[in-house]
Amino acid sequence: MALAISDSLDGFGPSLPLIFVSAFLGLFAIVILHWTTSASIPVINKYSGDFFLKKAHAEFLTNCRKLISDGVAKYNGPFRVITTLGSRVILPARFADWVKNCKDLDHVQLVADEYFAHYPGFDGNGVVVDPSRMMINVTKTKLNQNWRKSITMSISSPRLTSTYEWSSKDGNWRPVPWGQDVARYIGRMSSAVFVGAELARDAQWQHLILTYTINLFNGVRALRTWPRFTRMFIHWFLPECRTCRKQLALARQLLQPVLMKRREAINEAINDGQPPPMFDDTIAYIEEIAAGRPFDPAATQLAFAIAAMHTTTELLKQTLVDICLHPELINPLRNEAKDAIAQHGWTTAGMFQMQLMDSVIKESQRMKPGSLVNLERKALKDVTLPDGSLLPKGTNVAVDTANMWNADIYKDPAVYDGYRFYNIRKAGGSASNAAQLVSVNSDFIAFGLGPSVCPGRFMVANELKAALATILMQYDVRLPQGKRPQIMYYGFEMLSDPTTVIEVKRRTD
Ligand code: HEM
Repeated sequence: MALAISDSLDGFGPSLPLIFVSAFLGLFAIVILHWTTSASIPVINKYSGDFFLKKAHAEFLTNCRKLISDGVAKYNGPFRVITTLGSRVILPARFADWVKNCKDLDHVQLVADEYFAHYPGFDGNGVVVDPSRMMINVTKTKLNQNWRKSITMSISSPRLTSTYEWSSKDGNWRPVPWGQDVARYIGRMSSAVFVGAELARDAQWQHLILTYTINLFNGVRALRTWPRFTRMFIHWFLPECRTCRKQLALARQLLQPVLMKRREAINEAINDGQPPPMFDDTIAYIEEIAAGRPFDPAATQLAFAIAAMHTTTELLKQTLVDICLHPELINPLRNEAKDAIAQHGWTTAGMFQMQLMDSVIKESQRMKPGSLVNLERKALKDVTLPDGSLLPKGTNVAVDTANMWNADIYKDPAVYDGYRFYNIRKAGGSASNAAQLVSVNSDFIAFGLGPSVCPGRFMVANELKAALATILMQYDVRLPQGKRPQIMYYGFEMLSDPTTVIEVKRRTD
């Protein structure tokens, strides 16, 4: 296990000279950013007189979809967007396959450098980029093989999900704050798979894993405003970075008793000559995959939180909203789920049989992927793009996701069609496999592409089908009269409406 990170500097507050030095260096950073973004690749959100990038940032945060479509139309090649996390070169969607195969564009290096994976408190990112790839291997192998037991447990034990909070046996519709509730739903369901039932029920653990990603991004943003050479000491003082360190310490504190209890149970069984108890969650899986190599269980759990919580929450949130917006889907989905469970139970075969559900989730993801750009990569050396333009070493790039709304690829792309991928699958032929939720290709890059493609997507498919099947079999669902949740844009992010309320009524059949 890695050494505990010292938080001993956390008591120091910033002094007056430090504030002056900070202000000067901050200004210096802005000027440098302004210079560096003036390099040969054109910038789409550069405005005369905008020395402090105020307008550039405001446009990025509030108007990014248009910035990207303007950039693609204007340059038909790479262009830069100034973001609140530095500048990013956007590549047109047609380069997706090329990026996938380019060994000099690297995802891990981008996460390591740009998301400060090696800074104390940012250890969750450190685990994702660790060359041992232990967490990635656990996701690829153990999680995808053993999802069933853990998810079944979370479904059959209603205290782990939030559905018990919805239960109203009086036969009336009641409003549920879905925009907020869904994070707790996924938090509990995923935690059952990650850390087991005991911690999954712990309110402090839930709060920790649902807030760490936000705090980590706040930390990254705060640190980015400082020049590179100051970051290695300034991070000790920034409140946002301190919060991340405190959360890592809390994760260790909460995990420790669980680890001790397991160790004792194993030792007891061995002493009694009994087979040691087996645990079906990532705490146990990572130990098995590590096979004696050192690892940090708390940081590993934070890595799962970063990769899994916000992403899965967003997809489930939007899919149920889309189902409510298209109520004609509800009965077919419910019947499909009932048949699948009746025939196969909560098994891989049962989940596979939910092909309309698969299609509906994929359609929701097509229309609202998590991000306007994907395939974030760093150039490990100077790279020449297929159109001849040069990406200098160290450039951070991302690919426009616009193929997912491209009329040449998807008929009537602005129309939600829950049967879109179902029909392609049923038609058979070469397109059939690509129509599955877990399939990725250059026309559908919401889970990435190439060596860093999301290894958690198989778990996502099963988890979301299990969650939606449970909800639809237990409840009637609808949106309140006249309400239509709106997709929100925040920088590159596409977010499902956090204020969404749905109405639910307990079914009696
Ligand atoms: C809807 C939910 C999810 C979405 C949309 C999503 C999306 C992504 C994307 C876009 C990437 C980067 C791929 C690339 O750049 O080529 C990624 C990587 C990753 N995801 Fe997911 N993800 C989701 C859920 C999960 C879950 C549940 C887990 C784990 C249990 C997970 C684990 C990972 C890991 C470990 C990586 C890094 C892979 C590598 O660097 O090799 N993800 N994900």
